Amino acid sequence: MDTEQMGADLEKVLLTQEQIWERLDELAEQIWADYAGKDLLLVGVLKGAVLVMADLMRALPGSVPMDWMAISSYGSGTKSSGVVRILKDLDTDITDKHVLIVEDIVDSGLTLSWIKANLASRRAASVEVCTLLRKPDAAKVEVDVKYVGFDIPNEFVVGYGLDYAEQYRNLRCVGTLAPHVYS
Ligand SMILES: O=P(O)(O)OC[C@H]1O[C@H](OP(=O)(O)OP(=O)(O)O)[C@H](O)[C@@H]1O
Ligand code: HPA
Ligand SMILES: [Mg+2]
Repeated sequence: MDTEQMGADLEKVLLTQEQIWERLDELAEQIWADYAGKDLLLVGVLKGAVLVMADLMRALPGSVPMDWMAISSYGSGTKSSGVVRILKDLDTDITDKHVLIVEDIVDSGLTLSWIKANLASRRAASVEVCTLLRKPDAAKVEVDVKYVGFDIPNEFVVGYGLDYAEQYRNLRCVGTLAPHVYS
């Protein structure tokens, strides 16, 4: 699928690359101030958070380590199964570390509530969350999220790391897909 086809499959653009970068710059500034003097570790959730991590960490005005977890809950569909499997665990011991989970989206909240509980049980000093997107109307469980880029409507979105059947992650914007894509 070429870039032109990806663009043609979009129904509407919710967020442009510029809007995303501008918001990540603001969040980075806030995060840097909040964690001043603390042992911060960024923990990305594969694969969707790859682009948020890359841009958020480059917006931070100093060095910060990162680690990754891979967790599967969606498979190739558009609805959460609620099933969480660890596909790749952290390389780092997070005891006494201030962990900031970096996510692309909080939808039902099931994935994040599971990850937060899992990381907190490892005796981290703190576990907070930064997500680019959140769907308030889709929440099945309440999860406390400290840093939110944008609250969006309860629609399936793709781009900027978010996939539909593993496609569209490399779209630079965030948008919804046209009906013909699903049929
Ligand atoms: O709030 P929830 O309803 O749990 O949904 C959010 C999660 O779903 C997506 O991951 P997915 O399982 O699709 O994996 P991916 O990042 O590899 O696409 C997304 O990246 C979040 O991790
Ligand atoms: O809206 C979404 N799009 C893509 N992946 C997702 N994972 C949870 N919600 C979404
Ligand atoms: Mg996915």
